[in-house]
Amino acid sequence: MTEPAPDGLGRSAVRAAVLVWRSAPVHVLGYLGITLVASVTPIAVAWLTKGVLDGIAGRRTGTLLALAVAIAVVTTAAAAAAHAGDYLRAEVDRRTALRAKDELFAAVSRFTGLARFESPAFLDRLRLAQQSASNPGRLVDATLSAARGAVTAAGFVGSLALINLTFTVLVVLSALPALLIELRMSRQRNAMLWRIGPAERREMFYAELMATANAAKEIRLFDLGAFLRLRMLAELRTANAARRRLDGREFRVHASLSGVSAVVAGAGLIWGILAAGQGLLGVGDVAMFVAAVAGVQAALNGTVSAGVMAYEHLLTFHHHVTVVTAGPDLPVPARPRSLPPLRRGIELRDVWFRYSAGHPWILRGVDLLIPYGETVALIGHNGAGKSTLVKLLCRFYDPTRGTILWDGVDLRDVPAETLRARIGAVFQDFVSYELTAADNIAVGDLSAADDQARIEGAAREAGVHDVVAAFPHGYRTLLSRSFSPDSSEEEDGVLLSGGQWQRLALARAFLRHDRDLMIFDEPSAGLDPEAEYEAHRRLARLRSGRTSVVVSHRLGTVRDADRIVVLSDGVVAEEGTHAGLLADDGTYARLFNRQAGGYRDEVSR
Ligand SMILES: Nc1ncnc2c1ncn2[C@@H]1O[C@H](COP(=O)(O)OP(=O)(O)OP(=O)(O)O)[C@@H](O)[C@H]1O
Repeated sequence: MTEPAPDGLGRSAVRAAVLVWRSAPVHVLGYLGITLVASVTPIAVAWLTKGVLDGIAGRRTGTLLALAVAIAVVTTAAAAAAHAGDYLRAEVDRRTALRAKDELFAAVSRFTGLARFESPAFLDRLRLAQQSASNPGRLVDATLSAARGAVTAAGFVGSLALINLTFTVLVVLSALPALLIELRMSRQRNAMLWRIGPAERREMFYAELMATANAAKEIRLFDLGAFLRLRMLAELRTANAARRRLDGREFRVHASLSGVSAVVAGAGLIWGILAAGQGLLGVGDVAMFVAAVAGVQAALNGTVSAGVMAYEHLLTFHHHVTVVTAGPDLPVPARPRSLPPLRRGIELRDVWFRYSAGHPWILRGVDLLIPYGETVALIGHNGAGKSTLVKLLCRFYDPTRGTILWDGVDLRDVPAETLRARIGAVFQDFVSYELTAADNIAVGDLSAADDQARIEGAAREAGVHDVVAAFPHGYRTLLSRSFSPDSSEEEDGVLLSGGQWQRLALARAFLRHDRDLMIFDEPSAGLDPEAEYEAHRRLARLRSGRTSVVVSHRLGTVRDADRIVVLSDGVVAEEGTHAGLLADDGTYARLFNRQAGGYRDEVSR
């Protein structure tokens, strides 16, 4: 994987500045003021100290007291300002991170397809983007620190120049290579972070696997703890090795640069002492000279480090900007068509599909009609492409070739959200949200979130109401043992069985029962025989007169579909009614008889 070219860094810097300003304008202004004060304080203290020393040498005790008081006031004010600055900086960070996260996840939610979430490079970038949420605030902080360092450095350079111009030039020039070297190392660090991204994500994957309840059973029974831990450590070692190499290089460079600074400062001190010996400089001048050399070096070093830090934050924030400004993942129709309620049907015309150019073809020219008001059952072997076809109907991907028409309208010409508003679905891999029971149903249609009657109605239809009602807090019960309930009065959350979760997923579909197209991908997997019979009866009632697609390996539950379609080798291999396909004695008949035979054998024993 190559380092992303940092094109458009300027654009990212402007975006970061705007983000910070919009998030916390008052705090930024306050921090700016404090930074200005902090930048001139060291110079003021150096001049006041010189005055004190000159006063002592000249025995001007009158002004000495005033100067001492001034030093005390300035240093006290500087200390107070530093604490206020810390508070303001933290608040800017918090507010900016909030806005950045909002911006990032709003952008992620706008991706209508699934392909980006299956791209390792995109996931690496997304992880870095998430990590950089606080970076705009830190970027401003580092930029201000650099500016503060620059102002302080300028003040000391001016003071030093009054004493020795040649030496001033030497001190300034000695800081320049440091700037260039640090910038180069900063780019190297960013490239290294990008390179170790996959290893860090894998490390997180192993760590999460070992710490979640879902995998706990298998990990313990199969004794996978050491295996996963060693894999996690191997990934961590890979990432550490890359970090260590760079840290070592930085250590050597920094040590060399410090050596150069020490030599320059030492030479300055020797010159100052010799000049004082010859009467060219007074005691105050020597003190000022020493303070100015140290001040210029410290301020220039600080400026360089802060500038480099700002650059690093910018490079990482660039991932955020790349994600939030990414174009749509699925082509947006130039002239979007509206999608009227379905009246004739959905037609797949010569649909070919593969997940990417590097993947095999899954569908190889599917022609299929899903007529309005009918139930079409999709069956076929594992991996035949049934769920893939369902995903194409929802436009999570576009067909690689061919078209899908909704009453003659190409799905590519319709905004994805318009299409999805017309679809209800239970997916094979439905999500078990660690939310309350009510929320778990309401996610099917958020307009029902505050409508207890609708939620209960859907739960009753799905045959899960009695289970939920018996929980200690009914529909408010948290369906998770990983989180504590929000209210301390509530007891711990509960866990559902696989079949109970399946029923909750069905309840989501019942909330959307009025949609034009209903999709059920293995809707009764995990249900006990009675629940399956019940669910089947209710779904048949829900489907009656509606357009629906049912995917199931339980052929008994799809025998009354208006059409049964057998997918095989990427095409529609058989199509017809249950009776017709049995009479044809093809794949469907073979699969059905084999499944039915299993039951008959048991009965006849
Ligand atoms: N996101 C994906 N990226 C790459 N390949 C995928 C992806 N999803 C599925 N596949 C592949 O596509 C093929 C069809 O998978 P699909 O889930 O559509 O089959 P299915 O007929 O629903 O199978 P099952 O009966 O086992 O549920 C499989 O070979 C699978 O490996």
